[in-house]
Amino acid sequence: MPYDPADIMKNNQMVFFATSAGVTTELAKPFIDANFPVIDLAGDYRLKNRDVYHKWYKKDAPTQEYLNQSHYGLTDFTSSKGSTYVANPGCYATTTILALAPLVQNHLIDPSSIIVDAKSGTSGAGKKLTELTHFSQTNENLQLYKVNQHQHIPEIVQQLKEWDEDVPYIQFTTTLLPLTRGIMASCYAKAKPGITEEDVRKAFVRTYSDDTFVNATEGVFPTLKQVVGTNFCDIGYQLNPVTHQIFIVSVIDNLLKGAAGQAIQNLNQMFDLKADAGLDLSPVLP
Ligand SMILES: NC(=O)C1=CN([C@@H]2O[C@H](COP(=O)(O)OP(=O)(O)OC[C@H]3O[C@@H](n4cnc5c(N)ncnc54)[C@H](OP(=O)(O)O)[C@@H]3O)[C@@H](O)[C@H]2O)C=CC1
Ligand SMILES: CC(=O)N[C@@H](CCC(=O)OP(=O)(O)O)C(=O)O
Repeated sequence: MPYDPADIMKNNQMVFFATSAGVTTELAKPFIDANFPVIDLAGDYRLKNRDVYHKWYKKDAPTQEYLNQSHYGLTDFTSSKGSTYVANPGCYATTTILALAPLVQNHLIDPSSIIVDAKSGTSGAGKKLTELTHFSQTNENLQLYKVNQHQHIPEIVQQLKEWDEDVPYIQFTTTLLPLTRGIMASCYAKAKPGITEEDVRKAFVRTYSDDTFVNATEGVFPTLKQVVGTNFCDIGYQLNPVTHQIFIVSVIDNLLKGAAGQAIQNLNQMFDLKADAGLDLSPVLP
């Protein structure tokens, strides 16, 4: 069947795009022009600054007029109700932002001290075979990639700056795990002088106690398997009284909370459905 946006809009209530980066910069236009509900899993409409998109994605961004109409659908902090074009957050960005949000929002850390060591399974790289994801290269191996060049760095900084303008940048590295699914982000940040364990605990409890999909626990560090196959983000955190560093680790399934699951959350918000409709999933353990 030929691709026809008018026909798609006539016969459906909304559209998901899960296309490679750069595709919706063009393909989304008729839907945006018609104010038709779209949830876009790609990065094209996540960054509000066109130059920043060009720098990190090496592609031309959508025009500012179109970018201004997109809503960054970070479901734990915003609602897509009333939006028509939703830019679904990136997988590493979701994992990292959820780990750091309580600390940044409550100004508990030195904003220039953030270091993130994130790791992903190979399904994050999509279905095309590459040298990096070739079985004999990935199996029983650990490989750093896109060091200081990952396209989710500006997405994370853009969101953290919304909460604290003083966050200048982050140190962010990505490692490929010899696994199919899952992201673990190990995050480190220096606590501001005088910040106590109680301050950190209160911030996480306040932020996530009513959240359907985020579980944050002090001193208990999650494993990947406990979230793979689900839409949950599990977080463990601890203030080290010796170094005064706060360590936060967060885990998600990159294809669910990091992509399709969060997209369904955005759909549920858009259409006023139950928060966990279609997302009642359990991990397979052990
Ligand atoms: N995998 C992950 O963990 C995450 C992925 N995302 C984003 O979600 C999207 C999908 O990811 P993923 O499934 O891994 O990517 P894949 O590379 O596996 O799939 C991309 C799909 O887009 C299709 N496509 C590419 N160009 C066009 C075009 N011009 N017109 C129509 N279809 C097109 C491809 O079709 P064909 O089969 O014909 O090549 C393919 O089916 C991407 O934007 C990705 O960045 C976001 C968060 C996490
Ligand atoms: C293992 C692997 O390659 N993961 C991908 C994940 C990002 C992604 O899927 O793309 P978006 O930018 O649209 O979120 C990467 O690091 O680029």
